[in-house]
Amino acid sequence: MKEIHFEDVKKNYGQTEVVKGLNLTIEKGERLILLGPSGCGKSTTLRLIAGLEEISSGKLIMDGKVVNNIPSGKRNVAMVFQNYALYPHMTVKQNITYALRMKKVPKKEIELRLEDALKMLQLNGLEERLPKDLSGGQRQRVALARAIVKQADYFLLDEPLSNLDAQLRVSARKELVNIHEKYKQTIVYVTHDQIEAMTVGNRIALLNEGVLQMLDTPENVYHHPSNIFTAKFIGAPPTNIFTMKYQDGDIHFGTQSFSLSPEWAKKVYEAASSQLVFGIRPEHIELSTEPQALHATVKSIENLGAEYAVYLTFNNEEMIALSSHKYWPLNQQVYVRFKMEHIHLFDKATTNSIGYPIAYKNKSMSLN
Ligand SMILES: Nc1ncnc2c1ncn2[C@@H]1O[C@H](COP(=O)(O)OP(=O)(O)OP(=O)(O)O)[C@@H](O)[C@H]1O
Repeated sequence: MKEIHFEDVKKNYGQTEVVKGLNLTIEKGERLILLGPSGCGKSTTLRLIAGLEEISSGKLIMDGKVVNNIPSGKRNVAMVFQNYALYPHMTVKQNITYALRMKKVPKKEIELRLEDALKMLQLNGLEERLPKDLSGGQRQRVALARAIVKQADYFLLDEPLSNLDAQLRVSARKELVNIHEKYKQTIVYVTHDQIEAMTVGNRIALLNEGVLQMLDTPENVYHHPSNIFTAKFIGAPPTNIFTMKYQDGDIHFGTQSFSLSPEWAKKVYEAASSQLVFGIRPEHIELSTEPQALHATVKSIENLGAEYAVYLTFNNEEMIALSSHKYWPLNQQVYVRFKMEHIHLFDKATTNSIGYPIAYKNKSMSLN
């Protein structure tokens, strides 16, 4: 159980800076998710921790020691990659215990760790099989077991479940969390899958173009996005973002407007020197045929299984709302109500949130 601390860490490949001054503390024993779009620098950040890439500037501190120049083999990390390579000529048992045998761990200790890992990952009975005789999911679990038996302080996972089908992913996620509850290593887990991030992470570090956008619990990242990027990246369908104007307690979208609650009006008044942007999640929009202050035109409807995504135009911008039914008249006007406690307002220039006057506050979320 050890802490990892990035202090203004930068990583360049030639002229390109892919990690841009990262300041991040990964607490001991937590499951920290590195999340973000393709190419944002997640894997590079993980590889810096593993010691597989050199840091260009800044400090990486692990367990209180600067490790910039410490080789990978001396960092006590275990890694699982997306393309985990099992040794094809070794059995499951040999694959799992290989590193321990190389390290001359006593035989009895190896047996104990093996037994534990086999049980935890439900690999009992497969010990003597070769990788070619396993399913993709079983191979993935062997790769996890191989990392687990090392009992390293840091467990680094790079898209470890991306080769699994949807069902196996769900059970593998649960297994992983269970394993962690037992061993409590510090886990750093790279994914671009937000469901995985939400279900596995104690906290999420959201990156974009090498810059940390938000670091917080899955709940706060979802409900209280720190900026427009976070609001749009997290959640599917994504948060609706609209241009707006604020005047005398009212929010105007073109010719349409609605009144703010006194708390919001005060907050917005304080921020009104800047231009603001309005954000609302699809599930926080109520559609109705009963007249309301705001209206939109239905463009199309998509069946998502449990509910329907209704695509609309609102003040010449696209809006997506979620609805329990599909009986909305195409190309016609419907009325719209925003659930006030769920609206987000952002400063247009900085793209940062202007805060959450109504919803709950959390100490790790500062009001920008
Ligand atoms: N060895 C390298 N040499 C040059 N550029 C690299 C190297 N490794 C990564 N990059 C670049 O650095 C950027 C970040 O890559 P990285 O693999 O960290 O992104 P990622 O967020 O993990 O993406 P993905 O989800 O697609 O794996 C990308 O633009 C990538 O092309």
